[in-house]
This record gives sequence, structure tokens and C-alpha cells, in this order.
Amino acid sequence: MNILKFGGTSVGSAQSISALMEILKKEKGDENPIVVLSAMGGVTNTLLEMAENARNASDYADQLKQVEARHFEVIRTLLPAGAQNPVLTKLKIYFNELEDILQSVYNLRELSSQTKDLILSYGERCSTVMVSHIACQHFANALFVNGAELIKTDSNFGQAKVNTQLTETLIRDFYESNKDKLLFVTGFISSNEEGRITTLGRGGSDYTAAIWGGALNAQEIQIWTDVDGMLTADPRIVKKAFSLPELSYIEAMELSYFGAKVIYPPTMTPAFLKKIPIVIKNTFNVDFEGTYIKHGAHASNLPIKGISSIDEISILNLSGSGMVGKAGFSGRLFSLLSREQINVVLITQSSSEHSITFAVKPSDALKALSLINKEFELELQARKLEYPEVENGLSVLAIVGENMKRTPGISGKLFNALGRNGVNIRAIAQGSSEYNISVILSRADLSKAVNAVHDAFYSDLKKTLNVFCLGTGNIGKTLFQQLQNQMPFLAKNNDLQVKVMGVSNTRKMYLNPDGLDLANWEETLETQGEQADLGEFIKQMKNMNLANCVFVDNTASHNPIQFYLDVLQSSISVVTCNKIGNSAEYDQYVAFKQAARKHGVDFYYETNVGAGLPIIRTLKDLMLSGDRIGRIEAILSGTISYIFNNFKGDRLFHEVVKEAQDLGYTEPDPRDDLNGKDFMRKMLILARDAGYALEEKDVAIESMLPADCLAAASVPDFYVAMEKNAAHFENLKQEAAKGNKVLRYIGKLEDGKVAITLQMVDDSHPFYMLSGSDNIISFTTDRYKERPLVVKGPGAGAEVTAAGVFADIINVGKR
Ligand SMILES: NC(=O)C1=CN([C@@H]2O[C@H](COP(=O)(O)OP(=O)(O)OC[C@H]3O[C@@H](n4cnc5c(N)ncnc54)[C@H](O)[C@@H]3O)[C@@H](O)[C@H]2O)C=CC1
Ligand SMILES: N[C@@H](CC=O)C(=O)O
Ligand code: NA
Repeated sequence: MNILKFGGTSVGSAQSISALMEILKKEKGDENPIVVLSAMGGVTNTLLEMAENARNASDYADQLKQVEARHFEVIRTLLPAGAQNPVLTKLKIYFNELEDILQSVYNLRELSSQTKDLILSYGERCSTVMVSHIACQHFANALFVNGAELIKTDSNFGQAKVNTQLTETLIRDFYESNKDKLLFVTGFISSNEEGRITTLGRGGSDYTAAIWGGALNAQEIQIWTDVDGMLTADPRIVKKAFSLPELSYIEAMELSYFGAKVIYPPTMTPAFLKKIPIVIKNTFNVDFEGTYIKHGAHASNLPIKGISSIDEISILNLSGSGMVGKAGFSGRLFSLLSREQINVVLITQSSSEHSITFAVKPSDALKALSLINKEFELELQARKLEYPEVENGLSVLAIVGENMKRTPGISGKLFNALGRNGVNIRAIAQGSSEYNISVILSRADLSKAVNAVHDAFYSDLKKTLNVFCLGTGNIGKTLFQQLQNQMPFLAKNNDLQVKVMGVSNTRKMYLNPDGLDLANWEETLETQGEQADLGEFIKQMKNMNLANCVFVDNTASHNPIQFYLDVLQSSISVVTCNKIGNSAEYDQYVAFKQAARKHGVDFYYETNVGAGLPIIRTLKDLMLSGDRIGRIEAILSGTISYIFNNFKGDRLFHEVVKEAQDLGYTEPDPRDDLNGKDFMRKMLILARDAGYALEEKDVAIESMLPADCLAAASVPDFYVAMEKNAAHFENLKQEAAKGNKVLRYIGKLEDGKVAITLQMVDDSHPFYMLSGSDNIISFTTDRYKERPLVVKGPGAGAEVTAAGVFADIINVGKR
């Protein structure tokens, strides 16, 4: 025989009660199950509020009317008119009684815990009477049972202690004579020796189910709720949290202790003692198999079973020389707190015995403080102890699992995930059971921390990269297209989910904690975006406080650069195709790298040189492996390469420049390409990566433009100037052709000196054979001395550049 307990949401509406009836039809085998019910969702809280309102001489009548109306509405919806009267009458009697009790509380301005229990009992009594009557439409043998009469307790109202022996006898006797009935039992309520109503405390209906299960040696106890069982983490915090198929009792205890509100641990004791499995099921998703909590639960290969948290706690720290070697000191402290009913959530003690840190609910913190000040007055005055202080605004995160004991490296993984995401750990406690490691951290970091830890431990599951993008131009747009196309592949083959959480251009910005749908990002940005404000964008990005964040700069602007340091220091990786940052002052370039290293995040800029070609990466690998760069020779302007490769026949120079611009090879301002500035930036970045502390002034640039082109005040003027100087460019071309040569704009780094020169090269030169927007770079190093290491290929264009940015983003995800 099974016990089926339905929680508040499962009896909360006509719809859910209909679902409940269907579940009963399915679950009802040869033996009748026993059905335990909670009050309709929210009713217990309302009853409590009404009771307190009555005591405070405030109005409660409206609330009472609402509670009554909710019950009546369900009855009118689910019962045919002819069957409504008997149950409406019964409920009306309950509500009249309740009104009388509330009126007395109101008159006396007094609310004892005994009266409070009596008031609360109407929640379960009303719901159970209601549901059992509705059940009569489906089952001939439905019977209402006032569970209070069978569960006998002491008189500790609000949290009564069960007299197990007596209770079990009463339940068994009752069941013996009612086996043939489908019993609907009120959860949560019980009664003392005098027959006065008591309640079983938090999670009381689950407890009722476990008591009945224990008394009758049930096969299993099913807890029907509104979620898919126990999850690996709170799904409101971790979108990817998933249901656990099995847990041991201890794991369930540990998980519920910190947060997971699905069941309340003490309720399980009767089931635990008799080895009765508990199954958590979902009334609203009957296909969900359930989470099984049982003895000998499959260890499974999950290193941890879940992550739980307490949103808000306070800590107190007691330290001082007076504690060293003083046996019984912590005993004195904790028996004091327990005597005063202050629940200590967790404790950490330093190995030197010099200090004890413990966590309590914020509402208990000041009381704990004053108790300590009183108890240890002498020690405090003698400065043998430091005066303790309360620290607020903290949370607890705990990882839980029996496998932890056997698996090395669990805590390393935990701390690494937190550290990498810039989460500062205030204190650490490992349960003596080794089933749980808890850390205390700032409340502001909790959500990020839980996500980071979830990603770290379930990395064979999907990892999410949260991406924030600046720039929706040539490169930005193409990147979004590529991301959208590739997402299914990444999810399937790399278990990686890339989510764009924010986007901005110069006009508009849009951030969304649920991510942006890339299928219509343009429309969303246009219609839902707010006015762009870079500082605000960064602020909102930081405030989202997400794990695994990447900030992507796809602009050609100076403005984002000033935020890089702040972003890196906030433990957010930076990916940029914008060369301005790395080619400004050397000190800034160094600062970016140092900040990334210090905060355990990445700073990637592969597309700063040669677009998607693996140039930065190659140079980095050479340097890391101890090679020394002797010389770099390179063609690094895709635009100029394209121009020289297509400036043929009777074509005019400025027309070819326009073509390069239309093909997306040039900088937003093509003057930056033609005047050598873009090339200079690339050479400077390469030189720096090769270990030279150079500045812009150290790069010698031979211009290929006549003076009035260089002086053009705008892009249109620039085109006019190039057209005017057509002869100049034609001459260059002719002269090269005369010697069977081609024009090449070549950069060279040698002995720490950088120069960019316009050259005419013949077919003996390795850079002779280039086409399209090709870049070529040759590294002559200690190891590549006879023949250099060469990278060659298209070095400009939206597709190849966006692909390079994409690869950098994915590389952040790989770490
Ligand atoms: N075209 C190419 O082949 C390559 C380009 N790059 C780099 O890619 C970057 C982007 O180039 P394009 O997409 O062609 O430029 P673009 O002019 O088409 O787009 C730039 C985008 O940045 C936005 N933007 C500018 N300032 C901003 C700010 N302060 N906040 C937010 N958004 C801002 C603009 O609104 C625009 O959406 C440049 O830095 C360029 O050097 C790098 C390698 C190759
Ligand atoms: N405008 C640049 C694009 C790549 O950085 C170029 O032409 O090389
Ligand atoms: Na590159």
C-alpha cells in the first residue's frame, strides 16, 4: 500500500484537483492508497495573517471571505449542482467556527499558540473535506479522515512532538477497520492528550504522510508537488538545473537542509527508520518518473548530487587568545545558543583554535551577539576575546553528495569555479560527514556562484557562455549570423550554449537576463532597446553577475577601451577585434594582460592581426614554448593587399579602394588602412607580443599616399584626393611592371625595430605570389631559422573576422 501526499498547489485549484483525481485513478491498484492532503496553496499563510490581524485588532473579514470563496468556487466547478449542498454546508460550518474563533482573538487581543494551531487546522480540514467530496464522484468508497484524531502529540503547540507508539497503534487500528475505503487524511494537524488540536510544524503534511507510512509499513510514500522532484540546484537560479532520479536519505537531508524546499528533512525520519522509499512526483507533469529517496540509492556517476543554498545568513566571529587550549569553550558557546533556541546553520573553526565563525539566520544575529557579550563578559573585558561583530549580507552555498567521500579533487573544483568567477569566499565548512562542503559568500555573488559551480560539476552537461557584444556593424552582424547558425552544433557536439545576454551599438542597447533571440536581434534591439549608454551597459552587465561571461568589442571606437580593465577586474573575459586598445600606450597593453591573469579570465584578440588567421595564437605558442623571435616579415593590410592585387589594366586606384571598402575589407574609415595606421597597429601588437616594449612612435611608416590624400579631412574628400592623384598611383604601378615586379606594403620587425615600407618585389620574393586580400607573415626564430614559419591567407573581410572572434569566444568557453 502506498501513501500519496498532495501539497498545496496540487489542491490549489479546480484544475489541479481534477489532475489529482486522474492520478488517483492510475495509482489505485488492488489496495487503496492513503491520500494525505495539505491546505489549498497559500491558505495556511492567509490563516496566519488573519490570526495576527485579529490579535492586532485589524481587519480579517475580507481575507476570510476570500478563503471561503476559493473553496466554494472549486466545489461549484467540480461538483454537479445536486451534489454541492452537503459539502458547502460542512464548509460553511467550518468557516463559521473559524469566524467565531477569530472574533474571540479580536476581542481579547490575544493569540496563544494553542489558538493559532486551531486556526491553522481549518486549512487542512477544509481542503480535505472538499477533495474527499469531489472524490465521491469518482470513487464509491472515498472517506474523509480527520488525521488530528489519530496523530497524538505532546502540547508543544506549533511544533508538537509525536507520541509514536500511541499514534501508530491508533493508525493501525483505524486502517484495519477501514481498509476497504479510499482514505483522505488531513495533513499537518494532530492533537494532544486532551484532544486539543496541535500542529506538526514546518513541512507537517509530509510528516503526516511519513507517520502513516511508518505505522502501516507502506511500500512507498509519494510526495506530489509542483516541480520535477529534487533538482541539482534551485531552477530559479540555475536554468540548467535538472532532476535527480535517485538520492540517498542523507543526501536528501543535506540538500533540503540548505534550501531545496521540496521536502522537509525531519519529516522523513519515520520513513528512514523503516527503509520506506519516498518518491517526489509532479502533479502537473505526470510523465516525470520522480526522484527516489531511498536506502542504497544508486551512487550514480555524478560527483555531487546537488548544490543548495541559503539566500540570507549572518555570521559572527569569535576569536582571541582566551580560546586557545580552553577545552569546553565552544561547548559553552553552542550550548548557550541552543539553550536560547538560536539555530546555528554552520560552524567553522580555525585549526589554531584561535577563532570560531558561525552562521545564523539574520533575525537571530543580534540576539546571539548580545548573548555572547553577556556570557563572555569577563573574557571580553580582559581582552582575552575580541568583541564579536555581526556580518550581514551573506549567503551559504553547499555542494552535497555521498560520492564526494570517494572522489578526490571535489573541493579543488569548487574553489576553482568560484575563484575563476571572482567570487570571494568568506568562510568554509566541511560537514563531518563529508557529504557536504559549504562556503559562505557575499549574497550579491550567490546566483553567479551557484551557476559557476553547477557548470563546473556538471561539465559533461551543457556549459553556458554569457556573451555581451558591442558593435552591430560589419563584423558584429556577421558574428550574430554565425553564432545563430552554429548554436545547435555547439550544443550537440560541444555541450556548449552560447547566449547573447546584451548588445549595444552607438544608438541603442538591450540587455536581457534570459538572453537575446538571435533570429530577430535587430528588431528586438530596435523596438525594445533603450538609448545606448556604454557606462550603463557595463554596469548592467556587471550587475547581472553571471558566471562564464565574455565581453566582446566589435567596434572601431576608443570608448570601450577605457572599460576593459574594469571588465577584466570583474572576472569577465574580453574578446576584441578592436585594435585600438592593444596598440595604444604600452602600459595599458600590459595592464590588460595582468588584469586578465590576476582575475583568472581571458583576454583574446586574435583578430587584431590578420583577421581570423592564427597569427597571435601562433606567436604566443612560440613564445610560451621558449622560442625567440629573430625577425617578423609580414603583409598585414588586407585592404592594401587587395588593392595591389586588383589595381590592374586601366582600372583607377580610387575605384579599387572603393571596391575593397564595399567588400568589407577596410576599416570603417578607409583612410586608416591607406595611411598605414591599421598596419602600424598590427605591427606594434605583434612586436609587443614578441616581447618588445614599443610605442607607436617607434614604428617607422613609409607612406604610399601623396600629401593631399593624407590631409583629406573626410572620407569623401579622401576619394576625391585619390582620384586627383590617379597619375601618382599609375606611375607606381607602371614602374613596378617595368621590372616585372609587384607592389607590396611590407612590415618588418627585426632587433626590436619596426618599419613598414612600400616595396616592389619580383617573383623571387616569397611575398610575390599573393592574391585577393591575402595576408602573409613569416616568423624567423631560433627554431625556425633556415626556413621561416609562414601563415598565409585572407586577412580581412567580415566572414573571416567574425569567425576569428567566434573562435576566441569558444576558447573562453573551453577553459
Ligand atoms: N573588416 C575587417 O576585415 C576586420 C575588422 N576588424 C575590426 O573590427 C572592428 C569592427 O569593424 P566593422 O564591423 O567593420 O565596423 P562598423 O563600423 O561596421 O561597425 C562598428 C559598430 O560599432 C558600434 N559602435 C561604435 N562605437 C560604439 C560604442 N561606443 N558603443 C557601442 N557600439 C559602438 C557602431 O554602432 C557599429 O555598430 C574594427 O575595430 C576593425 O578594426 C578586425 C579585423 C578585420
Ligand atoms: N582593415 C583591415 C582589416 C583587418 O584587420 C585590413 O584591411 O587588413
Ligand atoms: Na589573426
